[in-house]
Amino acid sequence: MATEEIRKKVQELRKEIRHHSYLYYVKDAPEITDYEFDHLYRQLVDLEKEYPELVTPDSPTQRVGGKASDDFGKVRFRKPMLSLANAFSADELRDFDRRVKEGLGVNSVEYITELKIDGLSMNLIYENGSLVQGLTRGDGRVGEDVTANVKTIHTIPLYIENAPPYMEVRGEVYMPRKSFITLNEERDEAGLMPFANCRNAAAGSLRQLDPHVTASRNLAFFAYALGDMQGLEIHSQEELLKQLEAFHFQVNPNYRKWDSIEGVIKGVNEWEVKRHDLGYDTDGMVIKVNDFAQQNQLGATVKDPKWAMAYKYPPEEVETKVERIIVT
Ligand SMILES: NC(=O)c1c(N)nc(OC2CCCC2)nc1O[C@@H]1CCC[C@@H]1O
Repeated sequence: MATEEIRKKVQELRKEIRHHSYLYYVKDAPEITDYEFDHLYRQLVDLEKEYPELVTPDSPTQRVGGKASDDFGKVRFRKPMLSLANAFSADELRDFDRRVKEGLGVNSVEYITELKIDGLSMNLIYENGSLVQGLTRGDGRVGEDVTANVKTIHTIPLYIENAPPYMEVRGEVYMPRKSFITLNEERDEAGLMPFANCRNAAAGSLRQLDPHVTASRNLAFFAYALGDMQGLEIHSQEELLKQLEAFHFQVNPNYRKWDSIEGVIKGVNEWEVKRHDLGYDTDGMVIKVNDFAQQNQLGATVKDPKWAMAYKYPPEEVETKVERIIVT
């Protein structure tokens, strides 16, 4: 039977392992060597083996613990996951800006832009800080339970300190380009079809029936929204992103506030080129009214918010090696 002292030691080890995992995976700035980390981890594994009654689902040792499932249960969200209306030109963004100002009865609005990550959106349910469910977006109202696979993603915390009693964290699961290239090389060598793009590779990796396969795919997660929540007072998208960072989620750092749509358009044009230097795929920019009171005033249609738009970049010209057959 574990003594109080053993329980305390296990809690301390978990806290330390969470801290160093965060520094390594989310901040890419480890403070200890892999050897020192492995030593901490080994101590926790040994204590949990000796005292199995101490094991909890949110222990760092439980990332790749799930059994293979033969299908994914369906779960209805407390709050729907909206999608985004698309804009394909600067003028369409100006039209959006006009509608927003009209709807609010103002002549200036603060926007925030975020890169549009090209992955698949997820709904993560946290109760008292512990991750209890990881759900795909599905049709926006009912998603699939892929919790065992989500737990293998190191940039998704299994336990969050100082979390509210209930919180739904929403964001994008994506596959870094480096991992995508390596995966396709491995598939090619194994005589398997390659994945067409990072997004398909991420979706295929997340919907694996065996979590051990998902764990080998090096998936990652950018958080960008909250669904239903209790005990959190947040007033703007910028504040929300900072709160998600404080909870140790990976938040894409390339967000920026603008006090006019002309500024937004400048940002959109800059990133059309700069985004190719990133280590992950994007397919546009998301433009949001920053203030939450204004978002609520504008509301949403049955599927899209009236306070946000996705500006889509034209798809890359994929050089297709096609012989030009000249018909004479
Ligand atoms: N893909 C993204 O990077 C992204 C983002 N940065 N921010 C949001 O905000 C949500 C919140 C309310 C409406 C859209 N959504 C995103 O992706 C959505 C998920 C589903 C459809 C879009 O891809």
